[in-house]
Amino acid sequence: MTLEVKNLVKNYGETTVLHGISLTANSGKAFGLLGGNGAGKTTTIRSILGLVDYDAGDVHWNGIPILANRPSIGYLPEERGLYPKEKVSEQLVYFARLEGMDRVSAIKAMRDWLKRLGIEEHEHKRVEQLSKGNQQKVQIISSLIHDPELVILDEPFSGLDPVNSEMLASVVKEQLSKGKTMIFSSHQMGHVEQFCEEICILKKGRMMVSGNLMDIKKSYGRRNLVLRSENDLNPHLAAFGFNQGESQNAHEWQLTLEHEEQGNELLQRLASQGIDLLKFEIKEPTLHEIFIEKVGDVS
Ligand SMILES: Nc1ncnc2c1ncn2[C@@H]1O[C@H](COP(=O)(O)OP(=O)(O)OP(=O)(O)O)[C@@H](O)[C@H]1O
Repeated sequence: MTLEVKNLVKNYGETTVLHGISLTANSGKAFGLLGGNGAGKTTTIRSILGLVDYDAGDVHWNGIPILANRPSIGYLPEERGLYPKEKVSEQLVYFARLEGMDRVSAIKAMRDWLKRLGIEEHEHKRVEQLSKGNQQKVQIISSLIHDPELVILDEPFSGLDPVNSEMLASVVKEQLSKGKTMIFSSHQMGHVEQFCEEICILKKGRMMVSGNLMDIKKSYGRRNLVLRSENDLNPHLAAFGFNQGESQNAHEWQLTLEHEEQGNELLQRLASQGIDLLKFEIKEPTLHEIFIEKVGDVS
């Protein structure tokens, strides 16, 4: 079960909004499609779904053009699409039936999902009577109820509190363990790091970074140093060439190293001066830091 997007180009009039986007998403894996506002994530997703006519490139499912070999798809769009006046139950069964489920299976799946997400008491309410977070859960159910092979989730965590985010995280992991192929678009890097082995960061329709997340991080080197000490490290750090403005608070300092060895040199120097350290940790950059470096701060 592989989704392969090759050199996708999309123009709106004179403006090119996708400049050759390529990605491969495999069964049981989530592919993280990242980028700031207007980067081209939704246009890429809509091209995969066949909702946008792209100007060049290919979208293949298991090696065959996706329009000729269409998998069942579960799509959670960024702009949510529920009917506010309709009952939760009617709407979910309707979506499931559209995807080819028979009525009995659709009702069973709808009840199982409502229970799974802890909103079974809302089955007979109109969507507009639900809180925003619970509406979001109904929308998530509508994209998964028919057990699709390809799952495309655009900002699935928006509007969910921490408890419900955890619940959705377990649903996402369960979907992946069932072998689903998943495209996951989000601004929330923590979630992307939790689920996605492969990522691509877009900026103005161009791929700034793409590949295996761990390889990408390794390529940046382990350059974040965190120190904790009850001593005042500022004079020692300044003597070593770090400016004092980098201290975080009275007892913890976060520094950016020029190279990994610089951390060990600093450690030896502090030890030779009798400075006790409560913490010395050299870390790879977070995805958030890589994102900011490539795209700029969008939070
Ligand atoms: N129908 C359209 N006509 C003209 N330009 C469009 C159209 N749809 C999208 N665009 C442009 O394409 C570019 C990419 O938009 P897209 O919605 O794919 O970005 P995005 O990464 O999903 O952004 P966001 O995170 O804000 O949703 C933007 O410059 C946008 O203005």
